[in-house]
Amino acid sequence: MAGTVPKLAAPRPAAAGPLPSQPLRSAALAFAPSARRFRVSLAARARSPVIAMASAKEGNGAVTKRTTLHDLYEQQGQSPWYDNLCRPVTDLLPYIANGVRGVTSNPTKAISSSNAYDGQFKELISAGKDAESAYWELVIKDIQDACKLFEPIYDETDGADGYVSVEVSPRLANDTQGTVEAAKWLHKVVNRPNVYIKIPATAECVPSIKEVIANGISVNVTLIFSVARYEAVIDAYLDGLEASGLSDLSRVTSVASFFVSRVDSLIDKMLEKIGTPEALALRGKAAVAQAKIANQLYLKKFSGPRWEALVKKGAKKQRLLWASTSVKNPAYLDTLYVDPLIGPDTVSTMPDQALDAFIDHGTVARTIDANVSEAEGIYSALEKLGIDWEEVGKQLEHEGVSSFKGSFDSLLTSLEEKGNALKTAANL
Ligand SMILES: O=C(CO)[C@@H](O)[C@H](O)[C@H](O)[C@H](O)COP(=O)(O)O
Repeated sequence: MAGTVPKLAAPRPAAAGPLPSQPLRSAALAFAPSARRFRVSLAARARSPVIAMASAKEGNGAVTKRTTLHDLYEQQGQSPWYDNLCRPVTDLLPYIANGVRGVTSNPTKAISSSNAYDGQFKELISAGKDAESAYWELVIKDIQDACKLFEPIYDETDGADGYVSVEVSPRLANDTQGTVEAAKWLHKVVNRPNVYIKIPATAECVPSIKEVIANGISVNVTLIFSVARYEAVIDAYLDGLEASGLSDLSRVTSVASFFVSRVDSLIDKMLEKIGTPEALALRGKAAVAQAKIANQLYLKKFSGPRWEALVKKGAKKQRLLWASTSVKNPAYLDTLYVDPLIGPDTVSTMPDQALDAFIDHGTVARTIDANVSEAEGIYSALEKLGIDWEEVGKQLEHEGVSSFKGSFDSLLTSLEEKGNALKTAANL
């Protein structure tokens, strides 16, 4: 479907002064997720329209409201996912009713910003668990509960959609075999058909992806920042499918999570340092340009004799999943990382900010393969200015891994302290 093709990445000019106010929120948004989800207190959350809708049970437990998210999937074949999972997991029901078809989780963020885990944590500590085992039990419960909510979508689509992803310990991001073992363990304990085990696309974990896929486990490959690494990820998926020995490959699926906004955040800084008018004019354009080029690679790799041989055994394409879709620069359009990346067989995982903006004023039109030569022009113009895409990828990967590890470590430290305090209080 052609539709109106918006111009590639259209940041508001930096010199434009104060931001124009956002368009008035439509009636649909009254039912959309709250953008302040992590900050609101439980009492305030109970008053939010989206949570209220969850308790106004009808049929499957939520009032169905047609939104652009339904159009995104039905008209363009892109699956909108929600980039947030926290308790109570039933809060996902109105999101599902609004057209969300899967979820990516960041458990350290969820657990550290909510007291909804305290009760189960206390029980686990009283039962003699250490902080890390208790952490995994909290996570596994959320993932299993969410998998149940998305199971109807998984079944309806014959295993193509309706996934919930959960990451292996970020401490293993540079440990090939440790990641394989952790993925197998997590897959076994979650024990749901629609779980994605999230593995980072570090150089050390690319071989883990192959092995985990070969073991018949579905994977969300995360933290992809460059086209070169993305190609290695696709190869690992294809190698894994070929090595699996399964006669039916239809239930071993994968998504490749290509991070978007962080690319602009870093490259914009580099362009500002260069400071020429040509460099400044390219701000806010790198991430979408690279993502469009990644999609071209996807089209190339998932065609031809090698791929066709796998299709005969039921293999499904490893879909591109756009992650890090919320804008970080308030001068940019708030749908900058969603509108221009719409196309068939892709996933866009959105936190509340991006989801709210897209429901309110997103444009549902096929854009992923529009203006590809413009994207290629931007990509090489950046190279000519001295931007080394592989180096950018490496730096972002390093920062991404460190930040995930950092929040995991600090959560575990605080859970250990909490656990010790509980044990002391209970004389354990
Ligand atoms: O699971 C995934 C992607 O695989 C997502 O939850 C992913 O971690 C998130 O989109 C990003 O961490 C969010 O990135 P950012 O908005 O903080 O830059």
